[in-house]
Amino acid sequence: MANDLGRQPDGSAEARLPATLLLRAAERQRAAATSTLLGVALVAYAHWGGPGQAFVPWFVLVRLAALAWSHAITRRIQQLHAGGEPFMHLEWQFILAMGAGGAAWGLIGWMVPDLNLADWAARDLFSAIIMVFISCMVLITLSHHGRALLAYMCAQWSVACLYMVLAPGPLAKALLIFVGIAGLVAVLLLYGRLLQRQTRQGVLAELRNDDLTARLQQANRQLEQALEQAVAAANHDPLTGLLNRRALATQVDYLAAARRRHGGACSVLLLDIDHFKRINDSHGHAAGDEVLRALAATLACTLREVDIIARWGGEEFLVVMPDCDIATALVRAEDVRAGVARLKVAALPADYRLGVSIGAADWPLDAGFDAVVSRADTALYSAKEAGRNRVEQARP
Ligand SMILES: Nc1nc2c(ncn2[C@@H]2O[C@H](COP(=O)(O)OP(=O)(O)OP(=O)(O)O)[C@@H](O)[C@H]2O)c(=O)[nH]1
Repeated sequence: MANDLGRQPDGSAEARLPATLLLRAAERQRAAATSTLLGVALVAYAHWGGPGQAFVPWFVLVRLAALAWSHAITRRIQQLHAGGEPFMHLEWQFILAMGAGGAAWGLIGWMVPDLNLADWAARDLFSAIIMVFISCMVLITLSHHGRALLAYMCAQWSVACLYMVLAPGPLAKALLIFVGIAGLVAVLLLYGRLLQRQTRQGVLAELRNDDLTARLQQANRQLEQALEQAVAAANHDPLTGLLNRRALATQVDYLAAARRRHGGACSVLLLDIDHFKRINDSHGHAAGDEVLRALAATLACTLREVDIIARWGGEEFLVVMPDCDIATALVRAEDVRAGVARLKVAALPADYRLGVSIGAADWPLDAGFDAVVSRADTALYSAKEAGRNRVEQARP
């Protein structure tokens, strides 16, 4: 419920308050419709056969018409709210419908034609009590909307008193009743004002609370995003997007622990772009960067998802291949080498052929990671020595 109210167009709690109060008042009015029907039936039944019987059908008709009108407006308000559309233009119709409802209840007074209190029948007393009871109920159901409450009270008691003033009989007595009722209405309105002020403050606090919660949730989301970005930045090489050495070390630790438990083959590739310094020197640092990114992309699309690919240093890359024996690793390394040889880098001349030297080593279960990397490094050195752009297998 509270979150729905956030759909009001203007952001601040104060700006959303009038619409929220109208909506709450409309919701309560709709909920009270059943009791209205029951009240009308009881009053009509009580007066049927009494001196005001002729007026009963009019009372029922007018009261039901007012009920239908207020029902249509409250329903429309709720529909517009549910659709996220503004509904404040219906406020005056709501106030008038409430006034009409009050006036219709006031017609009870016209069914109590005998103003002689000594002769009051049980039904007259019942109706008088019903009218006071309804006023008290309306204090609660319309406590969100002061003007609608005022319209209701004034309409109900004015219509009820009108007959008494107009009725034949001593004016002084009618005025006495009128003053008595006016006093009662004044007390009810005073109490209603108090209730409305409290309700208003309560709803405003609720809206401010919603705002605060929404702001906190937003701040939380921003913090989460910032944390994700910070973690990503701490684990990845900003140029290529590959894992950095720190993140690689963490993943290798997990892998080593899993292999100690479940076993399985594993291989390591160490790659170094050939004559990279020359690319930088002849075509600029930006061209070198583009080559690094292109190599990273080639690695990512040639190797498997489970392979751990990291930027090891300047122009060196390291790949750890779980569940992969050295024979398969050599085939994959050759795929990478061939892929790099086919690469076209926009920053380099069209006929420029990139080369990459690769040292491949198996990782026995009883060997440490540093030792494997060292063997792959030696194999890489051999590949460079043997003329570059080739794959060399490390000695056991
Ligand atoms: N553009 C660019 N260059 C880098 C980056 N990191 C390191 N380098 C350069 O990479 C070059 C590495 O050169 P060398 O280690 O001499 O190796 P090489 O020229 O590739 O020669 P061989 O490995 O023997 O084929 C150096 O010039 C570094 O400045 C980077 O992030 N971007």
